[in-house]
Amino acid sequence: MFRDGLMSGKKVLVTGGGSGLGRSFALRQAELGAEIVICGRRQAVLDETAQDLLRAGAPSVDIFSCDIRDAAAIDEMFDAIWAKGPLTGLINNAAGNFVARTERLSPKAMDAVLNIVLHGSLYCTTAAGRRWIEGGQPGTVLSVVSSAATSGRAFTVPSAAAKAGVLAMTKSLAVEWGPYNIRTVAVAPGLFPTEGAWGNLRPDGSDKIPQAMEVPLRRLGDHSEIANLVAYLMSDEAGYISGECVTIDGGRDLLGGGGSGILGFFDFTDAQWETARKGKG
Ligand SMILES: CCCCCCC/C=C/C(=O)SCCNC(=O)CCNC(=O)[C@H](O)C(C)(C)COP(=O)(O)OP(=O)(O)OC[C@H]1O[C@@H](n2cnc3c(N)ncnc32)[C@H](O)[C@@H]1OP(=O)(O)O
Ligand SMILES: NC(=O)C1=CN([C@@H]2O[C@H](COP(=O)(O)OP(=O)(O)OC[C@H]3O[C@@H](n4cnc5c(N)ncnc54)[C@H](OP(=O)(O)O)[C@@H]3O)[C@@H](O)[C@H]2O)C=CC1
Repeated sequence: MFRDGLMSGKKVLVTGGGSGLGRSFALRQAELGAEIVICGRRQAVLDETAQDLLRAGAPSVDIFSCDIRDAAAIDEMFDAIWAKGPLTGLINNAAGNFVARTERLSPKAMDAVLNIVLHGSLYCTTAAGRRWIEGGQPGTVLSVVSSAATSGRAFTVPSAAAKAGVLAMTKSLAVEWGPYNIRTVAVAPGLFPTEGAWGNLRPDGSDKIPQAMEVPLRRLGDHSEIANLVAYLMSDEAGYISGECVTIDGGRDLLGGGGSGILGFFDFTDAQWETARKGKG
């Protein structure tokens, strides 16, 4: 689909790049010649993915065990990255999310999601932007949001609120940092199977409608489809796109804000919510 070496000369940090969609984004850009940096909390996951990235063709791979809720840890990571050479791109991919009745969320539960998605993305984005501006270098920030950022989403309210904030950040910085040749873009995925999303958002008993039936194209997304979109947006071929969010969901959002996926929760019993909370769903 792309010319060989499309991403040669690029160096991209993917937060949460050790697993799930982030791993697929990193692998595709490695195949296209980018140097890759990934971070996450689980060292073993990062180690394993680093080997896959080298096998895929990345000229270099660096891994950082870093919790993006910790601004000081992020700054340390960015200093260490820059010591070897500046990034050209950042992908804000790491996220946390779970289904719960909003009125029952504790402050800690709200913060668990907001601190990863909203604060973590803002910390990483400013850590990169500050360094690009000081160094007079261009850069690209791509944030992974969801249709909840514009449509909202019942039973995952902290995530919807955080993603809306990240989308607002994307649009705001496209203007503020445009003169520095820094592009900010976003993608809004529909249903792409991953351990994290399926484990946290699809407890037993919640699927009233088979997942693929929630999508006008009648199938789930394939990781290669979104990885190619992300590679394009991170490449110079997308050099005039900024402040835009591309939805990639087989038309699902147009059915009504992803509403079908949450129908099962209206009838959830206390016992089912408890099972979901304990991660047994
Ligand atoms: C399949 C449909 C797709 C639709 C797409 C929708 C768009 C968004 C998608 C995604 O973001 S998918 C990615 C999902 N992946 C993850 O969530 C992986 C990372 N997640 C985590 O690390 C945890 O799940 C976490 C809870 C977000 C954070 O973990 P941490 O270890 O920091 O927190 P805990 O100490 O476990 O809990 C903190 C706090 O939160 C309460 N809590 C946790 N889970 C639940 C729950 N299911 N229901 C209610 N409350 C929950 C927990 O009890 C703690 O609060 P207190 O009890 O201490 O007050
Ligand atoms: N899959 C889907 O269908 C959809 C996904 N999305 C979005 O796509 C992105 C990827 O989702 P997906 O791959 O499914 O999610 P996963 O849960 O599978 O992966 C999340 C990744 O983020 C990392 N992560 C989580 N918390 C932190 C943290 N505090 N610090 C550093 N890294 C962290 C995890 O690693 P570790 O646990 O080791 O820290 C993991 O590698 C997210 O932004 C999500 O909101 C949006 C809509 C739909």
